[in-house]
Amino acid sequence: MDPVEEAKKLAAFAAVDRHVSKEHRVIGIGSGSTVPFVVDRIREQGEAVNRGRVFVPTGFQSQQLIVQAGLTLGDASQYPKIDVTIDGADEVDAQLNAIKGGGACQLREKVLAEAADTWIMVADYRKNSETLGESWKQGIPIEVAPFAYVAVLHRLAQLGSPTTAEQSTAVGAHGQVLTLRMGKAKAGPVVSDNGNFIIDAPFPREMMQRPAELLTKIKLLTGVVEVGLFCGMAKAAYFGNADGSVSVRQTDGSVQKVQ
Ligand SMILES: O=C[C@H](O)[C@H](O)[C@H](O)COP(=O)(O)O
Repeated sequence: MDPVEEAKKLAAFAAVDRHVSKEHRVIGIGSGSTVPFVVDRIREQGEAVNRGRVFVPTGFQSQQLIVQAGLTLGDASQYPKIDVTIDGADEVDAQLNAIKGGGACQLREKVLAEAADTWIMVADYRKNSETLGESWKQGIPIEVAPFAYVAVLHRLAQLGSPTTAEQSTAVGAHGQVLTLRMGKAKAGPVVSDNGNFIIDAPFPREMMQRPAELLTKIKLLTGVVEVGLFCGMAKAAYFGNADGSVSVRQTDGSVQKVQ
């Protein structure tokens, strides 16, 4: 197996083994490339354990994973309280703040993170940073109501006062280029599972060092539906390493190596 894939698998398996117990009945399944390994490990807990469980997805991808694994699908509207949610991340900082939404799932992901008694992130070593924005350069994914996207681009640029603003991009005072995320095998913008657009907005390092403050400012912009900054939510983050170990980062900043 490719070393990065192996690292994702190690992180996912370690997180499931430590946080998904037999007693858990309602389980949130996140999005991204590490999450299939989460579902594999949960499936390995056996049919008898999984028969009595319901799995709530954060989007189309995880819904498919749940169905394909033969697990019981639930909806966030039926299960406002979740025992544990395990999710991927685009980047995690030393305080367990995270950038999420590289796959445009941040709205449902945040709903499931807030609903969960325990919210855990899993990723490979490339996502483990000191400060957000160190490795994830494309910016903070921001879900916006389609009719408001140009206004939001302007407002985001103004969070550092703009020099120019066009229809699908804007340049902020710090020179950062904010863009409307475009489809790859589709003409036009990416449309989220909720029918909204995504803006990717990079911010300078000094602002990324205070992610909770930045989150509040962005969230208050009219037209913003959800921001791909998850601050102070995770109980732990599991990172698979290239050497076959797993680093577990806790809320107090401590890091433990397992395996
Ligand atoms: O919107 C997508 C989610 O936030 C994912 O958890 C995140 O983008 C990580 O995805 P991947 O593991 O594919 O890099």
